[in-house]
Amino acid sequence: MSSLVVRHLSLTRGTVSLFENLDLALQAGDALRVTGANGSGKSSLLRTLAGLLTPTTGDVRIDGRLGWLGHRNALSPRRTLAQEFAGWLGRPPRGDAMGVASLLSVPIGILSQGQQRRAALWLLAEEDADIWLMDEPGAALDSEGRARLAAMIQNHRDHGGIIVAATHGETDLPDARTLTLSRQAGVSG
Ligand SMILES: Nc1ncnc2c1ncn2[C@@H]1O[C@H](COP(=O)(O)OP(=O)(O)OP(=O)(O)O)[C@@H](O)[C@H]1O
Repeated sequence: MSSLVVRHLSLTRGTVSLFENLDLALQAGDALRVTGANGSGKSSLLRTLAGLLTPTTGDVRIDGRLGWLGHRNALSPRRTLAQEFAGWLGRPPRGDAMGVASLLSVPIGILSQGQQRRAALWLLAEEDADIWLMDEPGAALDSEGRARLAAMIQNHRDHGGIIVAATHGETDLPDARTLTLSRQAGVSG
């Protein structure tokens, strides 16, 4: 069973305290929506959970494998999606979670922003990760893409996965808890 537990987590960047003494406990199937204004610290929190930033206080305990979807897609523009799958997973995709299987042989650099976002989400769906840390997962997606994203997230949760998604509200996360960052963070729901 995967879990993500955060205790007394604080982060200061530069001279600004983004969050202080944050406590969280997410178990299999849970989802957390992280909201807040531009610059409030959503990406910084995700990066701290991923171990990419060192917190000022507190700790993050992860049981399970992390999957990361950053603000940027981290796909190589000169490679095709098929090459990207071979490079990251060592195998072709098994499904078509985001509806872009017809684009496997196209160089990623000539795909549209929405197609690239779909491709990055598809790679995440195909990875064997338990805890998805997602920064603006719905960015650049059309309504069909957002519906696919919602189904992908629900499927992950139904199989015991955990979701932490920074979002301005465009991502459908039913029954998720909400953490609103305002430099004085608190969890509701
Ligand atoms: N390397 C850094 N050093 C100091 N401050 C930083 C650094 N990187 C980011 N910040 C600051 O941390 C704050 C939070 O940034 P962050 O990217 O986490 O916000 P966000 O809530 O994800 O914003 P957005 O909604 O615009 O994506 C911002 O004020 C930003 O300028």
